[in-house]
Amino acid sequence: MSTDPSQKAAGPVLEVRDLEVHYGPRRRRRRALHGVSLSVAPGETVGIIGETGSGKSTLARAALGLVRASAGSIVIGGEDVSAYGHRSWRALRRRGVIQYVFQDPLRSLDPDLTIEASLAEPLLIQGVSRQEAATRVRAFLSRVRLSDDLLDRLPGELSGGQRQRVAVARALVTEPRLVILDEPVSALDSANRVQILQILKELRADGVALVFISHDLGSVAGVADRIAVLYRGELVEAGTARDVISEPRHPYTRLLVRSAPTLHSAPADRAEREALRALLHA
Ligand SMILES: Nc1ncnc2c1ncn2[C@@H]1O[C@H](COP(=O)(O)OP(=O)(O)OP(=O)(O)O)[C@@H](O)[C@H]1O
Repeated sequence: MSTDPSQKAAGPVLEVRDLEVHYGPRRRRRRALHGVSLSVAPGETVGIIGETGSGKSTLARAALGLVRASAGSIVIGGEDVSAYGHRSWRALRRRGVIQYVFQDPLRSLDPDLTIEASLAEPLLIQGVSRQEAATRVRAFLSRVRLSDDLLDRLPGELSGGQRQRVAVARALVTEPRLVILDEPVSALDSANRVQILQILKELRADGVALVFISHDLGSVAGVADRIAVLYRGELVEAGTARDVISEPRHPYTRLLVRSAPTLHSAPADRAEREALRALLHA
């Protein structure tokens, strides 16, 4: 049986079961995630929304092997990676099966590598020839609407929006099965935000699965097939994007929907928002 998760096509590309994550030393141990279960099908875009501190980044980091689960399981491409050590996770990430985009593109890009080297690196690691890598890099650059002129620049010489587009191109250039995007548009101005969201929609057509994490329901709503809502470390609601937005069940989801002006033609009713807030903090 193959032990390479990239070789297993059938079934969910990501399956998280009863995930628990704690931070801190034993006496001051704090629970960041509790009983989180989530499944992402090939080619599906799942939005994870929640307020600050709800555990969104922790879930992303756990799925990338950057924090250790205290309980539960993580299965990527049919392979249980929960017991993977540091090296196996690193190898999995380097093989490009799972990729990531963080809020700050400087975290995803090496500041000392030119844009061309940064984009080619994951391909060269996979054994792609230099010539083929150069062709693919240029093709992806145009898909994220950047010009070849940027190829010999360093990340520090680009605008924030250009950097984030490079980070998106780098995550997708190896044609991974799963990309985790943690607040990919939160640091951008509205014009860049709209462009990146449009680019993500277009890239979905390639069949890659996306986990799109955001505190902003408005950003996720137009891209996600399904939406899961994290509240205080627990998944309190999950469903199709349409159902979660049109018929939110949990009070916190209702508050999010009411507070997202882009989802409504009229401003949400302030009294109702206040009532929901009071209910959540009771
Ligand atoms: N390295 C860490 N050490 C200790 N506690 C942490 C660490 N990282 C996160 N936490 C705590 O875990 C909880 C969840 O944090 P997390 O960063 O996952 O939330 P988030 O929903 O991504 O928030 P934000 O939107 O502000 O990034 C918070 O209470 C946070 O203080």
